[in-house]
Amino acid sequence: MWRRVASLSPLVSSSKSRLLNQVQVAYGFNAWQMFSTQVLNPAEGGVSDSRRTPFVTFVLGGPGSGKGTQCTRIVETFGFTHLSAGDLLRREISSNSENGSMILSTIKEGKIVPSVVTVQLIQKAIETSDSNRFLIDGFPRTEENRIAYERVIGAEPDIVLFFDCPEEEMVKRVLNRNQGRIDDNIDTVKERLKVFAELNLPVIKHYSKKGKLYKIDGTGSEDEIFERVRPVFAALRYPVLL
Ligand SMILES: Nc1ncnc2c1ncn2[C@@H]1O[C@H](COP(=O)(O)OP(=O)(O)OP(=O)(O)O)[C@@H](O)[C@H]1O
Ligand SMILES: O=c1ccn([C@@H]2O[C@H](COP(=O)(O)O)[C@@H](O)[C@H]2O)c(=O)[nH]1
Ligand SMILES: [Mg+2]
Repeated sequence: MWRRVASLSPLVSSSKSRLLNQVQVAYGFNAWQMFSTQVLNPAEGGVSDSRRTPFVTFVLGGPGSGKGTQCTRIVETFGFTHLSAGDLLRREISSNSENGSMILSTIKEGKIVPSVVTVQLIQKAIETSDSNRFLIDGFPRTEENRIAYERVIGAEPDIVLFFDCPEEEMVKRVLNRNQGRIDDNIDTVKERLKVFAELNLPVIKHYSKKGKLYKIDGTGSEDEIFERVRPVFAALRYPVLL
């Protein structure tokens, strides 16, 4: 965990790194909590207040429910950074990484890639970004994903969006998507719907119980759906980048 903290900010000098390492070991602070302490003093070259704990939104919904489409709109209007877990995994396939072939076959089958792989990709994307507000699209897919993320990142998401869409509509959208995705075929979509119902709905229920869930009607035009999303973000208070 410490090595990841060190990679969070190149501004942290090696002596500070050692100090932070000792704090981490002594008190078991997680990466983001560290930024909320006075250990990193902006006046001394540490990170500024604006880079404290990032504001994280999980964006969930079945295949073709419109997660990616609405994330693009949220980015345009509210300046979030969009991290699609599926895109991060597809990038691993294209870059011929060591996990590439395992990820490819998992996606082809509509199954879920092991948490250790996905959480690491998300963590790296957060840590190497200058942003402090993220939309994490299509993750966590399972309770195991959720627990792994919360343990590694050391924080829960601030809010969770759930695009609720009838299966029939989702299938129609996926089969019309035409972006050359290997999982956009009827057999894989059926499996993805099954996996969504069995493994992803429990995650959605979990955040609903915690009062973090915003359930959005995912039917209608893209504009109509965005008008349901807009008030969620318009009412939020989140850190503003300097
Ligand atoms: N409201 C809408 N009405 C009709 N088509 C839509 C709507 N929103 C998105 N689409 C289209 O449906 C397809 C799926 O949308 P999108 O990629 O945003 O879904 P997704 O939830 O990210 O799916 P996946 O989980 O498979 O990545 C795309 O081709 C998109 O252009
Ligand atoms: O956290 C994740 C996210 C995605 N996957 C796999 O990728 C495909 C496609 O994901 P999209 O979000 O629809 O782009 C998904 O069906 C899974 O096979 C994953 O394993 N874990
Ligand atoms: Mg998507």
